[in-house]
Amino acid sequence: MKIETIEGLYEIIRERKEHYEEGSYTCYLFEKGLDKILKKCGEECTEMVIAAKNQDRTELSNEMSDLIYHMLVLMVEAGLTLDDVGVILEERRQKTGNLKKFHVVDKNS
Ligand SMILES: N=c1c2ncn([C@@H]3O[C@H](COP(=O)(O)OP(=O)(O)OP(=O)(O)O)[C@@H](O)[C@H]3O)c2ncn1[C@@H]1O[C@H](COP(=O)(O)O)[C@@H](O)[C@H]1O
Repeated sequence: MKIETIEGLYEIIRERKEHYEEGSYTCYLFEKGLDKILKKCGEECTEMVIAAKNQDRTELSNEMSDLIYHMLVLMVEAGLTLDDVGVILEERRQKTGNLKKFHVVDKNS
């Protein structure tokens, strides 16, 4: 996935938040509000999990795309920029060997 694809989609979504566009699904989500956006994020996440469980690569790619789109809508609704998340990912990229920080390793498992 190219970063420009994400940036371009985020930009379109941000524009939809500022300017109403007839027939726009994104505008429909913003009009419905936060609860609707969160519901869609939950739905798409669940559909992604089911697609992965069913080992359906095409469906998994589709559901991941749906989830990414709805996450970007949530980011715009919440006032987050791509950089807000990017900075955290970049900080984490500098750190390797994170296993012990987050998990107590059970030698029996
Ligand atoms: N990437 C997406 C995208 N991914 C998923 N979806 C929509 O998300 C919905 C998910 O399908 P569902 O069956 O779960 O939902 P639904 O029954 O259609 O609608 P709900 O009433 O459940 O919300 C579909 O209507 C898809 O069209 C998207 N809608 C828009 N975009 C992009 O957003 C940009 C702006 O689109 P508009 O706002 O429509 O102009 C465009 O460049 C599009 O590429």
